[in-house]
Amino acid sequence: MGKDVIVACDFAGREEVLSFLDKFTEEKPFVKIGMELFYAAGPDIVREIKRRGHKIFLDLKLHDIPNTVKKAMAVLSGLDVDMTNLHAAGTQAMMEAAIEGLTRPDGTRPILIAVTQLTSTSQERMERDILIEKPINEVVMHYAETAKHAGLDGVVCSPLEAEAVHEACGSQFLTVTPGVRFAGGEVGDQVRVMTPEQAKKIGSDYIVVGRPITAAENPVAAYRRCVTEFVDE
Ligand SMILES: O=C(O)c1cc(=O)[nH]c(=O)n1[C@@H]1O[C@H](COP(=O)(O)O)[C@@H](O)[C@H]1O
Repeated sequence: MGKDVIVACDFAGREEVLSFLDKFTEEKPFVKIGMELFYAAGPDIVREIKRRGHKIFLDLKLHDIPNTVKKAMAVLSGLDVDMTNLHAAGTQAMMEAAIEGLTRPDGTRPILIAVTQLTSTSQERMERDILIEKPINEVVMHYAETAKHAGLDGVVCSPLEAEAVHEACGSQFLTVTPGVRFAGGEVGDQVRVMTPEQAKKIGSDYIVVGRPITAAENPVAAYRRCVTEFVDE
């Protein structure tokens, strides 16, 4: 695992996502299934996309009391996804419970990563709306260290923070980075952004790219541009 482009398939339902994936005749992108698609199409869409040969990041961002998260993770572990996530803000105890729930009887489990501060959050909003007054980098780093202590495999963060996370938590600790835009592209609701090329330079392990690919006139070409900028030597 590592150094791949994950396509955020934020679609309204089964038909939409499958017709999008049908465009990829030569490659099998790593697919992220998020809340919109999962709530619309349920666990069957996970199984169906997996059967088509894609790796899957199931992005449901769990955040609840430890027992609830543990039980929910036990259900998700049966879906055979490659990666899933939760909010680090749920605390170390919640993250430890999540690992317990996610681990199958044979000891295997999907990669588990923790969302730190969402890439749509600015310093100003964090201070005003959630009363966290530390510098955002410090907050991300603290969440990353807590996730590491809990035994998680990495974090979701902005590419802007990936280098510091690796310095603090080690190069094996994964940085999965959304908030990726082509140079000059529409930023939309993202705040902490970088290009695929910059994300590669600072050492992100995976970039998560949604609208720059899904809303592109030619999604396959946009995906290949991401791979060229981020993965290829
Ligand atoms: O966990 C995530 O994947 C995630 C965390 C985060 O901090 N920011 C973030 O944008 N995401 C997800 O990454 C994707 C980014 O999509 P685009 O903004 O369209 O490229 C969306 O599916 C978000 O739900």
